This record gives sequence, structure tokens and C-alpha cells, in this order.
Amino acid sequence: MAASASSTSLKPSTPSTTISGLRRRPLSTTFGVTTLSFRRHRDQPCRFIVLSMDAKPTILVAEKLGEAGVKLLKEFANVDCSYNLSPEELCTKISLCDALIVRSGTKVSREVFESSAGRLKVVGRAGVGIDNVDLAAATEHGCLVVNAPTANTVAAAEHGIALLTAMARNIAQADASVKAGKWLRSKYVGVSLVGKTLAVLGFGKVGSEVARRAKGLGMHVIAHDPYAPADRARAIGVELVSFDEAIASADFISLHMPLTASTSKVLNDETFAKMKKGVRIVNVARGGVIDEEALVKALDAGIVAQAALDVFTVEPPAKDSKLVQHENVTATPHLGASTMEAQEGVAIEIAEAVVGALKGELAATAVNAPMVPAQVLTELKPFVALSEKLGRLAVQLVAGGTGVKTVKVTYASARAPDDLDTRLLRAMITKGLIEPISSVFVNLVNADFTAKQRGLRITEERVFLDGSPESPLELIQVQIANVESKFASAISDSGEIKVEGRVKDGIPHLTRVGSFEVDVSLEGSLILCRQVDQPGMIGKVGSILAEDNVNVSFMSVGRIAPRKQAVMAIGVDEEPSKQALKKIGEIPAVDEFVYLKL
Ligand SMILES: NC(=O)C1=CN([C@@H]2O[C@H](COP(=O)(O)OP(=O)(O)OC[C@H]3O[C@@H](n4cnc5c(N)ncnc54)[C@H](O)[C@@H]3O)[C@@H](O)[C@H]2O)C=CC1
Ligand SMILES: O=C(O)C(=O)COP(=O)(O)O
Repeated sequence: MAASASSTSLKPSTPSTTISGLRRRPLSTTFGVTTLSFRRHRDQPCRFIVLSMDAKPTILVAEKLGEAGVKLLKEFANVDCSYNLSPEELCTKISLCDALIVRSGTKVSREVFESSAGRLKVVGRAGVGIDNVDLAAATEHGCLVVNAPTANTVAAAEHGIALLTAMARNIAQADASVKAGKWLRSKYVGVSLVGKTLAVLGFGKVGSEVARRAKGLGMHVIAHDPYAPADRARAIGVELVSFDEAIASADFISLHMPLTASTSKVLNDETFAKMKKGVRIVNVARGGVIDEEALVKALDAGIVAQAALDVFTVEPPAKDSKLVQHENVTATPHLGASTMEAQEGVAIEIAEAVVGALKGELAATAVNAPMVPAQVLTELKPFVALSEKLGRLAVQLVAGGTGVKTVKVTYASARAPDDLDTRLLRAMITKGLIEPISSVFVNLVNADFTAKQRGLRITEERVFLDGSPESPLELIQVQIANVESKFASAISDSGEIKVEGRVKDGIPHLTRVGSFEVDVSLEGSLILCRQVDQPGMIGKVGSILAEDNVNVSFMSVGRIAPRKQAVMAIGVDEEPSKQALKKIGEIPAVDEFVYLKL
């Protein structure tokens, strides 16, 4: 790489990991693909072209959505509001839809993605919990999933508090008995909340709002959440404790974690046995976090005095459900998010996210794709284009095109290595590497998955290179190992196919092929031609292309030494005819050439 940096001075070596004066920094690896840790900026939207659409898209709204959201959708798309579809009807309809919006009542299963046959680009979950969407299937199908994570937080927290207080004072049971003509004052003596310990399990958005409100009621609040920042808890006056400590010391437990494989049935026979006798439980999270049979047993045994439940493993629960019918259970039909205000907010939040995604913006609420803050994206945009083009060039240089398994990407930057988020770049290199040799559509959502599935291992390395810290990157290099090239000059001294590019005046340029420096803007397509350096070569190739009515946009010659081997890179606006390419190959001084589509 040092040889190519003619206009750039390299910083002096640093210990152990220095090659050619470049500071190398291998990254951690997941999925056979090297990844960077990333900082998530949820409140900052970002734009990124992942989806494009020519005709007006069609959006299926499969559950009741606030009017304001539907209005926003209609300004941009054909909107089909069809509620209560059977799974079969959903699968039939979905093949005609570009986006689907659901709440918690619709299962967006693998069959839905398969039935969409690639047309479904976005699933919008008008709410928080995405346990009803098969995220793995969405990702495999390159379908973006977005949710509306903030607009119903307060509604869910208020419902949690409503259930807590209603349960403590037997409001629902007492109301039913008064309406039945009874006046049972001694039967419905309740318990006080003040001074009692409330354990909040899941100290996220809803959990912390519940905690804040419970503090206002004079409760002692503790919380368990393995991922919650201690300073957030401290700011609200909540102590973060272990799971066992939380459930053992609580008078009341309120559940606010998502339903995942690790939270499924966290309250079960074993954990109920560790609780204080007479504990009271509120669940506005998901039914599946409680083993419902175990809860019925715990209620019967008096371990759990009361439960107030908004959510159930199966919704709606069976009419004769022992849990719902239990006299110490207060039940609501999944009403946590159901306030006028929350539904209006959720509808707008999800409509904006879905429309944005269909327009090619990556919503800040993407669930299965990386999010990048807007200002980072603006900076990276030309490098995103460069990345895809380098990937496309590199793979087209492989003889046969297939068998690409090991790719190394080097990012050289004058900035501190930690400042560079390479996820977009890696995704676009992956897209460039895979799309020319397959029918797979690769985007930011499915890039890592697709690479892994094809056994493509991409390792990344960031190196420090003196240059302008104004720019996030100086150059990107893509190397493919263990393959033969149809253009032998693309093989570097170390035996890999190597292409390297920079961004100049906002335009991606190819600046190195194998050991040869070139400089050609990556627009249109490209002819690479190795020849013996001699006068008149540019003219000869140029006139063959001119005869073929092919416009040359850029030309550059990189050579080892005057009159020795040289590589000519020619940017062309149109695809040359086979005859023109044959004529170029027949020029006596031309040793080899290749035509590459960008
Ligand atoms: N009943 C309703 O209508 C509503 C229900 N919900 C449910 O509430 C859940 C929480 O919503 P938000 O607070 O907005 O989500 P959030 O993502 O802000 O908070 C979830 C918290 O749970 C924590 N968590 C994850 N695994 C855990 C574990 N094993 N033990 C303890 N904590 C764990 C996470 O670290 C996170 O802090 C949603 O996933 C959804 O299922 C949300 C809104 C309305
Ligand atoms: O946002 C959530 O996670 C909820 O549970 C709300 O569900 P809903 O949109 O009311 O079906």
C-alpha cells in the first residue's frame, strides 16, 4: 500500500502491528464477517439508499392504525387496510405488497416472507414488541423491520400503574360485585402500596416510567435488568439488583422485559418458589414471560396473592382459561398501548418510518439493520458508492467469478480508528461482491447473512494513513485471496486480486489494480488493459472505441517504468461491442485486457 500513497506521507511506525508504516487494527469477528462495535443513536434519523421503487408502492395495513398515520401513508402509497386476515389470506395478499404494517395481533411468520416472493421490503410494527415478527426470516429475505418504540411508552407505564393500584384495592372484582347488586365491604379490603417494595423486571423505557410513577406513590423501587445503565437507575432513585434478589425481596413485581428466548417463562415453578409469600404480580410486557400454568399453581398455593395481567401467551386466551377466571386475577385485553394519544403517536411514528424506508431512508427505528446517524452517513456516502464498485470490480476480476471465499478489506484513514463505522461499507462491498455473480438481492439488512450463507469470509482492517482528518477515509482496498484472475495484472505481489480506490471531489476513483497505480473515475464501465508502454497506445484504443461510438470518460496509465509494462484504465459510458473488444485484444502491444461493468 505504501507504494500507492505517492501524494500521502505515512506516519512513523508504531509497535508490533505496523506494516509499511501503517497502524493496523484487526476487528472482532462475528458470522465469519468482521464487525465493528457501533454506537447507536436512536434519536437521529439517517438516510441510506437500500430500497428503490419505481411505481407507487402498496402498503398493507393489517391492524387498526390511527387515522393520522393512515393519512400519511396515503400521501405516498396505495394503502390497503384489511383487518382480521387469516394467515392464508395474509400470505395471499402479501405478494402484492411492498410494505406491511401490523400491531401485536398479526403473526408475521416465515411463510409471509416466503409468500411475498421478494416484493415485501418493509414490515412496520406499530408498537414496541416485535416478538410477533420472524426477524430471522425478515433478515434472510432482505426485508427491513421497523417499529415505533417510543410513542406508547407512557401509555404502557400508565396501564401498569393502573393495574397495580386496581389490583391492590380489588377495583375490578369490587366493581363487578356492586354491579351484581352486592355490597361486600369486608371482602374487598386491599393492601397499601406506600412503603412496599416494587421490583421492576426490565428497566427500559416502560420499566423506568413505571418506576418513576411508583416512587411517586411512596414505594421502594428496585429493578433487575442486565443491560440497564446504572446512572439511569440512580437518577430515578432505583437500585439495580440481581434477578434472585429482586424476586425474593419484592412485595410487588412488575414485568417490562421483551419476550425473547432468554425471557420466555422467567417466572416459573422454580422462580415462584423463591418469592415472598403473598407477592403480587403485574404483567404488561408479554404473556410468554410467565409460565401460566405455574402462575395458576402459585395463585392456588397463595405464593402469589394476586396477579394483574394485560398480556397472555395466547391472545385472546381461552374462554375457560383457569388463569383468567381465577378470582385473584385482574385481566385486561392487551390494552397497554391503547390510549387515544398513544395510538395517534404510534400511527405517525410507524407511518413515517415505513414511508422513509420505502423512499430509501433507513429509519432510526430499524430492528434488523444497523443504524447510522445522519451526519456520519453524509460523510460516508461517497465511500459507500466506492465500496460497492470496488466489490463489483474485484469479483469480476476473478476467473470464473465463483469460488470467492476470503476477502480482506482495508480502510485507511487519517482519523482515530475508533471513529470509523464500517458496517455500511462492508455491506456495500458484500453487495458488490455477490450481486454480479448471483441472483441474490443484497442490502444492508441481509448483507452479513448472505455473506455467511455463501461461506464468504470478509475480514476488515483499519489502518492509519496520514491525510486529511476532514475526510472519514483516505482509501479502501479490497483483496480476494486464493483465486485466479482473468486479468493477471490484478494479482498483487502477495498473490491476491487487489483493487484500491479513493474519493476525489466526491467521486469514487479506482487508484490501484494489482501492483499498478491508475486513476479512473468509477462511473459507467471500465476497460483494463495491460500493454508494453509505448507511444500511440491511448490513440489506438481510443480510436477503436470511437469507431464503435463508445464515449471514453476517463483514461489513465499506470506503469512500472517508462517503456515497461503498463496498465491502462479506460472509463467508458457505453458497453463496447464484442468486435471492438476483440480489436483491442488484437493490438500487438496489448498483453491482456478485461471489460468490467460497474
Ligand atoms: N401491553 C402493551 O400494550 C405493551 C407492551 N409492551 C411490552 O413491553 C416491553 C418493554 O417495552 P419498552 O420498555 O418500550 O422496551 P425497552 O427495550 O425500552 O425495554 C426493555 C428492557 O428489558 C431489558 N431486558 C432484556 N432482557 C432482560 C432480562 N432477561 N431481564 C431483565 N431485563 C431484560 C432490556 O435491557 C431493556 O432495558 C416490550 O418489549 C413489549 O413487549 C410495550 C408497550 C405496550
Ligand atoms: O407496543 C407493544 O409492544 C404492545 O404490546 C402494544 O401492542 P398493540 O400495538 O396494542 O397490539
